Amino acid sequence: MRLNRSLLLPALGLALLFALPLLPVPEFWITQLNYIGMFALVSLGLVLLTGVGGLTSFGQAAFVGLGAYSTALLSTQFGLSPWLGLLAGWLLTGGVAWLLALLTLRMSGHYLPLATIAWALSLNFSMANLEVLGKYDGILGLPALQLFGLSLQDGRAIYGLIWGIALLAALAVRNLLDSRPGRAIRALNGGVTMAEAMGVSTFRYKVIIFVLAALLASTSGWLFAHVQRTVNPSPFGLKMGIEYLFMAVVGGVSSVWGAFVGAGVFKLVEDQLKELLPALLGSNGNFEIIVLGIVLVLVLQHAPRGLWPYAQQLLQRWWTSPGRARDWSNAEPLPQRAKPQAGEPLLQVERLRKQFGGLVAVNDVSFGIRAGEIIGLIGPNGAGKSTTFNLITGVLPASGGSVHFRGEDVSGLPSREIARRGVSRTFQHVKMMAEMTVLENVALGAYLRGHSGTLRALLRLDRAEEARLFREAELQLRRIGMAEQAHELAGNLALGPQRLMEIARALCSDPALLLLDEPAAGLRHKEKQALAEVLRQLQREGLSVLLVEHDMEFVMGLTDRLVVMEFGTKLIEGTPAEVQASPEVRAAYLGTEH
Ligand SMILES: Nc1ncnc2c1ncn2[C@@H]1O[C@H](COP(=O)(O)OP(=O)(O)OP(=O)(O)O)[C@@H](O)[C@H]1O
Repeated sequence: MRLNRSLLLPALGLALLFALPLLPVPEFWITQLNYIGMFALVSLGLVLLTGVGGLTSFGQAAFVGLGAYSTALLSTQFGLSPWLGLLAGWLLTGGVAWLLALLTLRMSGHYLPLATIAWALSLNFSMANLEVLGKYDGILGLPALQLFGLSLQDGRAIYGLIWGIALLAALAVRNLLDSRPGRAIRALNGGVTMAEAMGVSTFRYKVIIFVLAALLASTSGWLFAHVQRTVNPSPFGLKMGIEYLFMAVVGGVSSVWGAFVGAGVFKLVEDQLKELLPALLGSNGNFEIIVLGIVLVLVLQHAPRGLWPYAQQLLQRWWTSPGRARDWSNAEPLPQRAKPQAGEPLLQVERLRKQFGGLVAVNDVSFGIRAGEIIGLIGPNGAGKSTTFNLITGVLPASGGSVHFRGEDVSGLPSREIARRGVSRTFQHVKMMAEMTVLENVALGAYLRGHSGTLRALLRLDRAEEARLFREAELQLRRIGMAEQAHELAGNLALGPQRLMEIARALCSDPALLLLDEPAAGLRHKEKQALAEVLRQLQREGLSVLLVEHDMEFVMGLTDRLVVMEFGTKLIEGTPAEVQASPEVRAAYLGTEH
């Protein structure tokens, strides 16, 4: 059997990690590693929640406390098995997190972190004041964990369980991030508009990652309680909540292994400082907090993405990731939606209106699209074209009027529901996940054509469907002439190719109507010609296109009909020749351009 050389080093590291308690390693280091494993579990939740999902929480220590107190109460007062305590901790923490998520995750900006501080304080306050939880003294005399008849009563004995759980959790989070729901979660960070337009319920995923992060914290609390064999409120306060965030940020808040690096650095530096600083300064006090603060500032200055990504960058000289294996060539094609018959009414916009305060950005605009048409929406800057796009796709609520798609009134529907019905779009300002490959970005477009949920992704049971989604993504990239760039990071592309990537992503959803907002902006002449040819080919295949574009040569040569807007109002509608001949349009728009 050929040994995969890239796996050799991690396999050796893993073997050493699990062999440590059997070697003559001092007890102190085993204890340190136990804490690092438990801290890393919490920090891992923050990677998912804060680093990937963009939601900042100062309240994770309170969830650690819920896990710890659940098992402490059940195992001491009721004599139940700590394993039932783990389940009870998950139920309680999951339930509390779910409720808190419903209450707070619709908040944006600074409100969410502030809300996490509020619940951290109140949960901790409850722990410290409930009689049944022993108030500030806590609960003493927890039993040791039992596993396969073994009593895990000291640091060496419980070490394997802590690290087994921490590494399995890391693997599960990695699996999740590399999946259909994972792409949806990774899309949260760039704002919700794009993800929603791809059919993702962003609120649902925010709740999911919030609950998952809380469950990881609860598991850490369960381990912590049975390592300490006693619980009291102090390790679950706001200070610790901030320190968990510190670990995630220092290690690399968007990388799974960063959670371990951050937990390691924090624990080791903090312990050394606790010894060193009082000796140096000649008095006792929590001086380590000041130094840790300085460490954080220095790391953020020199390695803003954290230590693990920084180390990866340095190591790139010797070792580069082989990239995603192309394992989808034999995958089944995805099913396609029934396309409308050519000439069938597809989109009907009726007296559509949008007011921003006193400004009427779209003023009772009406037009229709038939299946198989390419329609251009043109007009000078500020005419209301992008706003019209946003109203049709449900990104903005209309102030009046209606939009019918394939005979159904879709006015007022959220954009993900409109996407589900077969409308896909690109954005005037490209919206993408810069840290992900072009292929992964495009695969997000096929979100609605897959079904695998979070649990299947965590357990890696979604591979067959993933292969189908990636096959589709590659197909659409090839169609748009970008197959060569599939494995590049999207953020490294020039603006033109980024726009093309957005078109491939929109095509991945198998739309009946494609809305393109300035698709030719930033493209070179040859690229524009190639794009026009791709759009004509799509039209021949039965797709309809509505595009906003400033490049008149591109628009005139491509579209069947044009709708011209000025100051929010529809000026005229007609064939490119009619529009070019119109004196009104010349006066309002083309006259200044040509
Ligand atoms: N969210 C908003 N709040 C307030 N005013 C807005 C908002 N979005 C757009 N507007 C205003 O509505 C008008 C129409 O803007 P819109 O972006 O739709 O025009 P456009 O035709 O797409 O222009 P461009 O070609 O420059 O992109 C502009 O006056 C703009 O300033």
